[in-house]
Amino acid sequence: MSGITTGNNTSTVITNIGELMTQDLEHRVLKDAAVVIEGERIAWMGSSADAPSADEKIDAGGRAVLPGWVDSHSHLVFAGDRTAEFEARMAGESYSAGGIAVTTGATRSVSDEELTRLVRERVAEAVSQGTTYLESKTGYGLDVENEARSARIAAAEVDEVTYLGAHLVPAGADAEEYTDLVCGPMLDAVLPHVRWADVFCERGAFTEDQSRRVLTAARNAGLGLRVHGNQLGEGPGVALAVEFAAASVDHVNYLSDKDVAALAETWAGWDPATGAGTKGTVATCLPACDLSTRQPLAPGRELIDAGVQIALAANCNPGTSYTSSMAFCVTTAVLQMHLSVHEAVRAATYGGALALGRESGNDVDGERAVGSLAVGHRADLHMLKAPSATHLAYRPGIPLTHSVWRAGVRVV
Ligand SMILES: N=CN[C@@H](CCC(=O)O)C(=O)O
Ligand SMILES: [Zn+2]
Repeated sequence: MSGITTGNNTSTVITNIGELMTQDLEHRVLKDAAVVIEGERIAWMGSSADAPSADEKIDAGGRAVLPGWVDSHSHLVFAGDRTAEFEARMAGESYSAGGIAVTTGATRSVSDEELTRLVRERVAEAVSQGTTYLESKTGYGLDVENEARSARIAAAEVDEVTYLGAHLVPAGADAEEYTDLVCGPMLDAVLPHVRWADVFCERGAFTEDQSRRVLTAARNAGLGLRVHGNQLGEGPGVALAVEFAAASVDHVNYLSDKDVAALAETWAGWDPATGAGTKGTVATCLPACDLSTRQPLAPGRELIDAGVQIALAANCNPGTSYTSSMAFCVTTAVLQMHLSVHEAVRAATYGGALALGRESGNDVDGERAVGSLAVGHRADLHMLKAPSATHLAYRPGIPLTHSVWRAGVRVV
């Protein structure tokens, strides 16, 4: 993320933490706790009474501390907004993929500098609410030049970039020819900037066959895979994500019993107590989007009960979910999706890290684990203006972020 320096060498001890929700593999919730940050990593965690000294000492005053949010699904590279479409929807219109074209027009019309400024502003908004690790997709360029530009700008501003040339077939284009472009020259142009590829597999967007072509080309290019699936109705998105061993399938509003079973099966060889074994496909639920599009909330409770690992993400974009508030998603997941506070916070931290392959310290770039608090993990901390994480649901709508550390640096 821009404007944040990582890797200082000083140490900080935060004492008198009322509740430290670690979201580590043991699901520890420590009372009267302390954390020591050294450089960009967590160096020590334990009882406040036993805390070692450090260069800087901060008294949390009994407040709760949790991992920074890991927002694994957003579309931040855009210009303009879609207020009129939102108003029409609130008056009874249904959401359809076609609105993406409006944002594509607005996005193409602004300069690189303006687009960068807009993305930076959105990243800052997310960080100010406790987000410390952020993914963004492309997908409002939809030609080679503008998709490459979106990928380049995103790569400079966020932690993870996903290529979403397969977001909508642009007006006037032939769907098969456009899919060829997405799988060929457009993919080549974005490749230096992205780690993931995604496809909007939905009626009005890309068919099963077209989606399969996109996923195959992206996999052959060495990208990790994600799928927008089952947002507007039952369809092939989840099955495709499972077939391609995608890291995540996102939206998942309309699931058949077969879809839930197939997702659960992907996790059968993974041990949640140790994180060992073969990871499956995370189901990423986007409750702010579900409310804004008046879709049924994704069945997060059912998925967890079936053994599926889920993530919660804000899906910030101008069409379906114009918010970067992970706290709002957690609140909704508890109040409306029947997750416990611990489960909802886990899905918005550890779950997002799982969906992005950043839950382990042994990742390809050698970065430290994000989304959970343990010695050696990246010091991404979110202190609340509250004594426990329960207040996120108990006090809906109240801005509860007190302070935020990202990679050991205090950013809020
Ligand atoms: N569903 C597809 N893509 C976005 C919305 C895009 C738009 O309408 O601008 C989403 O994740 O909700
Ligand atoms: Zn999306």
